[in-house]
Amino acid sequence: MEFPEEVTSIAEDIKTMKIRGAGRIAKAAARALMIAAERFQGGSVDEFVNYMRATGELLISTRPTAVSLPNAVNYVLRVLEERRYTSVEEVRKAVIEAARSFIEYSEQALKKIGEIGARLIKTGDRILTHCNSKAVESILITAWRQGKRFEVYATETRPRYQGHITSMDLAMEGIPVTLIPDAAVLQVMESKRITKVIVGADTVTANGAVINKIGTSQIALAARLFRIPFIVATETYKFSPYTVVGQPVEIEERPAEEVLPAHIPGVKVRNPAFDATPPDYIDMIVTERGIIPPKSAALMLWELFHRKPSESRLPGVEEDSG
Ligand SMILES: O=P(O)(O)OC[C@H]1O[C@H](OP(=O)(O)O)[C@H](O)[C@@H]1O
Repeated sequence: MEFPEEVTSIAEDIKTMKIRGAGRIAKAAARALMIAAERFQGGSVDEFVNYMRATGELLISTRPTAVSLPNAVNYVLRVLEERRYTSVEEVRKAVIEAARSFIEYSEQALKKIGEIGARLIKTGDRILTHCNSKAVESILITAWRQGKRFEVYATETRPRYQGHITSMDLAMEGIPVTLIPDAAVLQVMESKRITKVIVGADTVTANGAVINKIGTSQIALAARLFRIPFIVATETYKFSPYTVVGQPVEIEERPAEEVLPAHIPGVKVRNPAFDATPPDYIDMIVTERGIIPPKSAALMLWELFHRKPSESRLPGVEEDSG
């Protein structure tokens, strides 16, 4: 099947991580579906439906770990099943509206997480974060704009160095930020007396485990050692309905060149992009619907998806409550 160039280029940008971060990936997918719907020419309602489903599959195939991607696609394409459409124009409009509503929801959720999470931040905090999470940034920037004064330690986050993005974004806000090598986490936690760790999430499982950038679970272990609160910030569309029925989360294995640009004969490389932090190491999860303990993840999933046992419900969108 042929897709519009803008759509294939969004898919490629997600794959190559030009577009990255679980939340932004989800929004980009919704945007791609909107563009695909707008560009579809001629044909029947059935052809449109098949073409939209194929576009969804193309987008979902780009990266396997962040559930925000299939959750976004399923939410937008759910409208295809809702009723029988009599014209392409009618179904096109429904898809475009659903994509728009996802993007809007996502932006509002980030704002809300900022407001809720900022209540946890105190003047004098020394906060450690890993990778680059817009949900975490939203909390830190909101707290800073409220006048709270704290400093942040950001890990480099090898091999893709997303810690540089975090450092730049925070520095631009005037927040004191120090970039540290990933391997310095334990040393910095102890010597700088870190008061909180806040990280994002790519997927939250039904048992409350958090899948996030590789290295997160080591940081959680270190935080446990020093009794430092370990906080996760995430939109509810990163809760995985698939894990309710025991489906494991696939951990993306990225190209070896990211770790070792020039091949060394006889040297093998592993490059898993994510790891799982067990619920026991997580103190709380800050979502746009409030703060929950990780053990309540299954309840949250029930709340978000129970109205229809299909996996196509988007967490949290109020318009679906009827
Ligand atoms: O959605 P937000 O909070 O921005 O980011 C959530 C997570 O997504 C990122 O994955 P990657 O960099 O795309 O591999 C990181 O693991 C980050 O913690």
